[in-house]
Amino acid sequence: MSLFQSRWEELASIKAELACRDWFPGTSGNLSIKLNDDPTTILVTASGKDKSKQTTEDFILINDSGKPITETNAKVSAETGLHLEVYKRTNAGCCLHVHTIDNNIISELFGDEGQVVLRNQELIKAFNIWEQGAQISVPIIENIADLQELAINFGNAINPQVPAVLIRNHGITAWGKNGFEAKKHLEAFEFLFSYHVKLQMLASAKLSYI
Ligand SMILES: CSCCC(=O)C(=O)COP(=O)(O)O
Ligand SMILES: [Zn+2]
Repeated sequence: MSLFQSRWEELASIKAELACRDWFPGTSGNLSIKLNDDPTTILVTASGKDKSKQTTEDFILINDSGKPITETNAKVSAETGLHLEVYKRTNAGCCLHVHTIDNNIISELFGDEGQVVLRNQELIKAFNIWEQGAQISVPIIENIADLQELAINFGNAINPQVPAVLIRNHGITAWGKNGFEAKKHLEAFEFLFSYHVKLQMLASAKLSYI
């Protein structure tokens, strides 16, 4: 099996698993995986497609400027620039962007602070942080319509020690050195967001009940 075929199947498998969680509402979300460095080649999801479906045109092979390397009628993800910033600034090999209700709520709850600090949770070990009292701070940037400006702001917010950036009322982009690690990180962030949202809801329900 060629590297192209193997990376295609790896990304298709991750996409199918994330789709099972209904993490691609309304054609939202985009995924990418790196094939080579020097020159950089990346598979990225085609724009505007229903990512819960599996087709032979789901991904496009691009260079490090985001331009297709092979003939295609499909358009590259509108948010390819975010993925390119991750590959430029980190050692990521795979990058996953999803819009979930939990990540959108967290981004709004903490958006004014510009970050959300996650602590006191065993799952923080998914980021290879094992010390007592471990915590991880996820940057949050404002969502803007100009995607080139969004990519610049996104790139400037990247902390190589933290494999994600939240875009307020939009979604999360998480990454890892390979598909396995990127998916592990994304799942851990979404678990921590969901935990926090539910805890806040229960705490305020309890208060109003007393
Ligand atoms: C309806 S979602 C709006 C675009 C977006 O935020 C997204 O994640 C999907 O864009 P793409 O071009 O990758 O389909
Ligand atoms: Zn998006």
